[in-house]
Amino acid sequence: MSLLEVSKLTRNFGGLTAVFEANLHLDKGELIGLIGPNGAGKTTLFNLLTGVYPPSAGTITLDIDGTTTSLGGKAPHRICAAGVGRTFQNIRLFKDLTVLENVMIALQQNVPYNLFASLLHIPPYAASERRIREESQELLDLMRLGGKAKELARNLSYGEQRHLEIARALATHPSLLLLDEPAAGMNPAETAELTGLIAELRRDFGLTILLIEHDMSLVMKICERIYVLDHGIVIASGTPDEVRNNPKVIEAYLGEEAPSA
Ligand SMILES: Nc1ncnc2c1ncn2[C@@H]1O[C@H](COP(=O)(O)OP(=O)(O)OP(=O)(O)O)[C@@H](O)[C@H]1O
Repeated sequence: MSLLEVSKLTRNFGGLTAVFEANLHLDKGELIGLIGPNGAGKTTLFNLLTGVYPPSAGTITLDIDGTTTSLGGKAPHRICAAGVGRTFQNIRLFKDLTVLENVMIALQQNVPYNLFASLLHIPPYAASERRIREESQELLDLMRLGGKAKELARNLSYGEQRHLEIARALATHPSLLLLDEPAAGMNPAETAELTGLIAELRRDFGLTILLIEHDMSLVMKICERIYVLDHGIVIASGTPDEVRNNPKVIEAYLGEEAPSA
């Protein structure tokens, strides 16, 4: 069975169908792109996968090493605990906390928390806080933010804030990582660095990654397969070459940036 199996997934908002009978699957370790013109339903699909909205119809099944979970309609924290981490199109950080604290908070959500132990600073709490601090620093090092741990998140550049978002998502120990426009607002050099980093994360953590991205150079370079959404419908899927030469995809993108990079 695939790590993620989405079948006939549909979401209506009043009279508008944002996603209609979408089928997709991700095998363990794959790096898959989700593209489509503005308003195609990409973020809605992520929101369905992560419990922000319940599906109107269809199923979402996660299989991690033989443990199968039906995700459709579950609360976001339960989906996160099941192994799905994500970043957001609009960066969501605690801007007035430090970079390190931002990651520590995400990590803390995974650690059994004992209020009395924490207030009294008794050893088990101190040890767990030390572990959290160390792992947070490691995640920052990985995301090339090691030297910025003590900065306030608001003082990071836009590109650095996107790296911090990924560090926070990794702190939830996901098996499946959903990245919503990770390169948005980045310059070409930053995008190239991020492209390498995403490939590295997948390799080093054995992660399965689904990414939404408008930057075709990134998508075409690192994704093994790509799904194309248009008006809520999966109109094509395949390798980057198959997708970029698909007439339906070319037509969907007429008037937009063509997926040619
Ligand atoms: N909460 C909501 N209520 C009503 N309509 C919504 C809601 N969320 C999304 N939509 C609509 O669903 C459609 C798909 O939107 P969505 O944001 O998923 O597209 P997208 O492919 O992510 O677009 P973009 O590339 O511009 O971010 C749009 O018509 C949008 O207006």
